[in-house]
Amino acid sequence: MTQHDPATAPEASATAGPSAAGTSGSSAAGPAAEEAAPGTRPRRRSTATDIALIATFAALIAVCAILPAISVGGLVPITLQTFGVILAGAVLGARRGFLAVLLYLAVGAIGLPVFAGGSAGLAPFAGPSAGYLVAMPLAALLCGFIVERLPRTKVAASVPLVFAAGFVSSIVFIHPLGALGMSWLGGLTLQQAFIADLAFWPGDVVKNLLVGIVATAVHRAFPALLPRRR
Ligand SMILES: O=C(O)CCCC[C@@H]1SC[C@@H]2NC(=O)N[C@@H]21
Repeated sequence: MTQHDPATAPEASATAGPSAAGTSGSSAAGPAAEEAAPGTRPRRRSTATDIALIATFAALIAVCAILPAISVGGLVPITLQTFGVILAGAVLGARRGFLAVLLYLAVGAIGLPVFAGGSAGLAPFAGPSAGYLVAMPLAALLCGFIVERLPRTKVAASVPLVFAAGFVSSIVFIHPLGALGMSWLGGLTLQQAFIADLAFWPGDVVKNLLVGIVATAVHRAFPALLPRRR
Protein backbone atom coordinates (compact mmCIF):
# COMPACT_ATOMS: atom_id res chain seq x y z
CA MET A 1 0.00 0.00 0.00
CA THR A 2 1.34 3.44 -0.85
CA GLN A 3 1.31 6.14 1.77
CA HIS A 4 0.80 9.82 1.02
CA ASP A 5 3.66 11.86 2.47
CA PRO A 6 2.95 15.59 2.28
CA ALA A 7 6.65 16.38 2.36
CA THR A 8 7.15 14.44 -0.85
CA ALA A 9 4.06 15.84 -2.57
CA PRO A 10 5.39 19.10 -3.94
CA GLU A 11 2.35 19.67 -6.15
CA ALA A 12 0.44 20.31 -2.96
CA SER A 13 1.89 23.80 -2.81
CA ALA A 14 0.47 24.70 -6.20
CA THR A 15 -2.89 23.04 -5.76
CA ALA A 16 -3.57 23.47 -2.07
CA GLY A 17 -7.11 24.65 -1.42
CA PRO A 18 -8.28 27.32 0.99
CA SER A 19 -8.09 25.11 4.05
CA ALA A 20 -4.54 24.04 3.27
CA ALA A 21 -3.41 27.63 3.01
CA GLY A 22 -5.02 28.69 6.19
CA THR A 23 -4.08 25.98 8.63
CA SER A 24 -1.25 27.85 10.28
CA GLY A 25 0.07 31.37 10.43
CA SER A 26 1.78 32.74 7.32
CA SER A 27 5.43 33.63 7.49
CA ALA A 28 6.83 36.71 5.82
CA ALA A 29 8.40 34.36 3.29
CA GLY A 30 5.16 33.13 1.78
CA PRO A 31 1.92 31.21 2.12
CA ALA A 32 1.51 28.71 4.91
CA ALA A 33 0.87 25.93 2.41
CA GLU A 34 4.55 26.00 1.52
CA GLU A 35 5.91 25.82 5.06
CA ALA A 36 7.35 22.54 6.22
CA ALA A 37 5.70 20.67 9.04
CA PRO A 38 8.05 20.06 11.97
CA GLY A 39 10.41 17.22 11.14
CA THR A 40 9.68 17.25 7.42
CA ARG A 41 11.51 18.66 4.44
CA PRO A 42 10.23 21.98 3.04
CA ARG A 43 7.82 21.53 0.18
CA ARG A 44 9.05 22.59 -3.25
CA ARG A 45 6.87 23.78 -6.07
CA SER A 46 6.76 20.95 -8.59
CA THR A 47 8.22 21.41 -12.05
CA ALA A 48 5.76 18.82 -13.33
CA THR A 49 2.87 20.86 -11.96
CA ASP A 50 4.25 24.01 -13.57
CA ILE A 51 4.59 22.27 -16.93
CA ALA A 52 1.05 20.91 -16.67
CA LEU A 53 -0.31 24.37 -15.82
CA ILE A 54 1.63 25.99 -18.68
CA ALA A 55 0.37 23.37 -21.15
CA THR A 56 -3.20 23.69 -19.88
CA PHE A 57 -3.21 27.45 -20.37
CA ALA A 58 -1.59 27.15 -23.82
CA ALA A 59 -4.45 24.80 -24.74
CA LEU A 60 -7.01 27.21 -23.27
CA ILE A 61 -5.63 30.05 -25.41
CA ALA A 62 -5.83 27.79 -28.48
CA VAL A 63 -9.48 27.03 -27.73
CA CYS A 64 -10.16 30.77 -27.34
CA ALA A 65 -8.47 31.38 -30.71
CA ILE A 66 -10.36 28.79 -32.70
CA LEU A 67 -13.82 29.67 -31.40
CA PRO A 68 -15.51 31.49 -34.29
CA ALA A 69 -13.95 34.90 -34.80
CA ILE A 70 -16.08 37.97 -35.48
CA SER A 71 -15.05 40.00 -38.49
CA VAL A 72 -15.31 43.74 -38.01
CA GLY A 73 -14.60 44.36 -41.68
CA GLY A 74 -10.94 45.10 -41.04
CA LEU A 75 -7.69 43.18 -41.33
CA VAL A 76 -7.91 41.45 -37.92
CA PRO A 77 -10.99 39.79 -36.41
CA ILE A 78 -12.40 39.93 -32.89
CA THR A 79 -11.34 36.77 -31.04
CA LEU A 80 -11.29 35.49 -27.46
CA GLN A 81 -7.50 34.97 -27.47
CA THR A 82 -6.64 37.86 -25.20
CA PHE A 83 -9.00 36.48 -22.56
CA GLY A 84 -6.87 33.31 -22.38
CA VAL A 85 -3.61 35.26 -22.63
CA ILE A 86 -4.33 37.72 -19.82
CA LEU A 87 -5.93 35.00 -17.71
CA ALA A 88 -2.70 32.99 -17.99
CA GLY A 89 -0.76 35.89 -16.47
CA ALA A 90 -3.40 36.62 -13.82
CA VAL A 91 -3.66 32.98 -12.69
CA LEU A 92 -0.13 31.61 -13.18
CA GLY A 93 1.93 34.75 -12.57
CA ALA A 94 4.47 36.41 -14.85
CA ARG A 95 6.88 33.61 -15.66
CA ARG A 96 4.48 30.72 -16.19
CA GLY A 97 1.92 32.97 -17.89
CA PHE A 98 4.60 34.18 -20.32
CA LEU A 99 5.71 30.59 -20.98
CA ALA A 100 2.11 29.42 -21.56
CA VAL A 101 1.65 32.06 -24.26
CA LEU A 102 5.06 31.27 -25.79
CA LEU A 103 4.09 27.59 -25.92
CA TYR A 104 0.81 28.50 -27.62
CA LEU A 105 2.64 30.60 -30.21
CA ALA A 106 5.24 27.87 -30.78
CA VAL A 107 2.57 25.22 -31.31
CA GLY A 108 0.88 27.47 -33.88
CA ALA A 109 4.16 28.37 -35.54
CA ILE A 110 5.06 24.73 -36.11
CA GLY A 111 1.77 24.11 -37.89
CA LEU A 112 -1.10 23.37 -35.53
CA PRO A 113 -4.15 25.42 -36.58
CA VAL A 114 -4.47 27.38 -33.33
CA PHE A 115 -4.44 30.93 -34.61
CA ALA A 116 -7.51 33.01 -35.46
CA GLY A 117 -9.69 31.36 -38.07
CA GLY A 118 -7.77 28.09 -37.74
CA SER A 119 -4.65 29.46 -39.41
CA ALA A 120 -1.19 28.14 -38.58
CA GLY A 121 2.50 28.36 -39.42
CA LEU A 122 4.69 31.40 -39.76
CA ALA A 123 2.41 33.36 -42.12
CA PRO A 124 0.39 34.97 -39.27
CA PHE A 125 3.69 36.36 -37.93
CA ALA A 126 4.20 38.18 -41.24
CA GLY A 127 0.61 39.40 -41.60
CA PRO A 128 -1.49 42.21 -40.11
CA SER A 129 -2.16 40.36 -36.84
CA ALA A 130 1.58 39.83 -36.14
CA GLY A 131 1.75 42.74 -33.72
CA TYR A 132 -1.03 41.25 -31.63
CA LEU A 133 0.69 37.84 -31.58
CA VAL A 134 4.00 39.39 -30.47
CA ALA A 135 2.21 41.43 -27.81
CA MET A 136 0.48 38.41 -26.26
CA PRO A 137 3.36 36.94 -24.18
CA LEU A 138 4.37 40.44 -23.08
CA ALA A 139 0.83 41.19 -21.91
CA ALA A 140 0.69 37.94 -19.93
CA LEU A 141 4.09 38.77 -18.42
CA LEU A 142 3.01 42.26 -17.34
CA CYS A 143 -0.36 41.13 -15.99
CA GLY A 144 1.36 38.39 -13.98
CA PHE A 145 4.00 40.83 -12.75
CA ILE A 146 1.32 43.19 -11.46
CA VAL A 147 -0.90 40.47 -9.95
CA GLU A 148 2.06 38.89 -8.14
CA ARG A 149 2.67 42.21 -6.42
CA LEU A 150 -0.90 42.68 -5.20
CA PRO A 151 -1.72 41.61 -1.65
CA ARG A 152 -2.87 37.97 -1.84
CA THR A 153 -6.17 38.83 -0.17
CA LYS A 154 -6.89 41.29 -2.99
CA VAL A 155 -5.92 38.82 -5.71
CA ALA A 156 -8.54 36.44 -4.33
CA ALA A 157 -11.24 39.03 -3.74
CA SER A 158 -10.91 42.16 -5.86
CA VAL A 159 -12.26 41.77 -9.38
CA PRO A 160 -11.58 45.47 -10.13
CA LEU A 161 -7.87 45.18 -9.21
CA VAL A 162 -7.29 42.07 -11.33
CA PHE A 163 -9.34 43.67 -14.11
CA ALA A 164 -7.08 46.73 -13.89
CA ALA A 165 -3.93 44.57 -14.09
CA GLY A 166 -5.25 42.95 -17.27
CA PHE A 167 -6.48 46.16 -18.81
CA VAL A 168 -3.19 47.95 -18.16
CA SER A 169 -1.37 45.05 -19.84
CA SER A 170 -3.64 45.35 -22.87
CA ILE A 171 -3.14 49.10 -23.06
CA VAL A 172 0.64 48.84 -22.72
CA PHE A 173 1.25 45.96 -25.14
CA ILE A 174 -1.75 44.55 -27.04
CA HIS A 175 -3.19 47.71 -28.55
CA PRO A 176 0.00 49.62 -29.43
CA LEU A 177 1.89 46.61 -30.86
CA GLY A 178 -1.27 45.38 -32.59
CA ALA A 179 -1.82 48.73 -34.28
CA LEU A 180 1.87 48.97 -35.24
CA GLY A 181 1.60 45.51 -36.83
CA MET A 182 -1.50 46.47 -38.79
CA SER A 183 0.30 49.55 -40.03
CA TRP A 184 3.63 47.90 -40.82
CA LEU A 185 2.38 44.60 -42.25
CA GLY A 186 -1.19 45.47 -43.21
CA GLY A 187 -0.48 48.56 -45.28
CA LEU A 188 -2.46 50.98 -43.09
CA THR A 189 -1.23 54.40 -42.05
CA LEU A 190 -0.50 54.63 -38.33
CA GLN A 191 -3.63 56.71 -37.84
CA GLN A 192 -5.79 54.18 -39.74
CA ALA A 193 -4.27 51.34 -37.73
CA PHE A 194 -4.95 52.95 -34.34
CA ILE A 195 -8.51 53.73 -35.48
CA ALA A 196 -8.97 50.10 -36.64
CA ASP A 197 -7.71 48.92 -33.25
CA LEU A 198 -10.45 50.92 -31.49
CA ALA A 199 -12.91 48.23 -32.64
CA PHE A 200 -11.25 45.86 -30.13
CA TRP A 201 -11.57 48.07 -27.05
CA PRO A 202 -15.16 47.25 -26.00
CA GLY A 203 -14.46 43.50 -26.25
CA ASP A 204 -11.23 44.07 -24.39
CA VAL A 205 -13.10 45.59 -21.44
CA VAL A 206 -15.48 42.61 -21.34
CA LYS A 207 -12.64 40.05 -21.61
CA ASN A 208 -10.64 41.71 -18.84
CA LEU A 209 -13.71 41.81 -16.61
CA LEU A 210 -14.10 38.08 -17.21
CA VAL A 211 -10.43 37.64 -16.35
CA GLY A 212 -11.04 39.50 -13.08
CA ILE A 213 -14.01 37.29 -12.21
CA VAL A 214 -12.36 33.98 -13.18
CA ALA A 215 -8.88 34.71 -11.78
CA THR A 216 -10.15 35.85 -8.36
CA ALA A 217 -12.31 32.70 -8.15
CA VAL A 218 -9.33 30.50 -9.05
CA HIS A 219 -7.13 32.21 -6.45
CA ARG A 220 -9.82 31.76 -3.80
CA ALA A 221 -9.91 28.04 -4.60
CA PHE A 222 -6.11 27.64 -4.92
CA PRO A 223 -4.50 30.28 -2.68
CA ALA A 224 -0.95 28.98 -3.21
CA LEU A 225 -1.08 29.05 -7.01
CA LEU A 226 0.91 32.23 -7.51
CA PRO A 227 4.65 32.06 -6.89
CA ARG A 228 5.95 33.24 -3.55
CA ARG A 229 7.38 36.71 -3.43
CA ARG A 230 10.89 36.82 -1.99
O1 LIG B 1 -4.36 34.43 -34.25
C1 LIG B 1 -4.13 35.49 -34.84
O2 LIG B 1 -3.89 35.54 -36.04
C2 LIG B 1 -4.10 36.77 -34.05
C3 LIG B 1 -5.43 37.44 -33.99
C4 LIG B 1 -5.33 38.61 -33.06
C5 LIG B 1 -6.65 39.23 -32.74
C6 LIG B 1 -6.41 40.48 -31.93
S1 LIG B 1 -6.01 40.09 -30.27
C7 LIG B 1 -6.35 41.69 -29.71
C8 LIG B 1 -7.49 42.20 -30.53
N1 LIG B 1 -8.75 41.86 -29.89
C9 LIG B 1 -9.46 41.04 -30.64
O3 LIG B 1 -10.57 40.60 -30.32
N2 LIG B 1 -8.84 40.77 -31.79
C10 LIG B 1 -7.56 41.43 -31.85
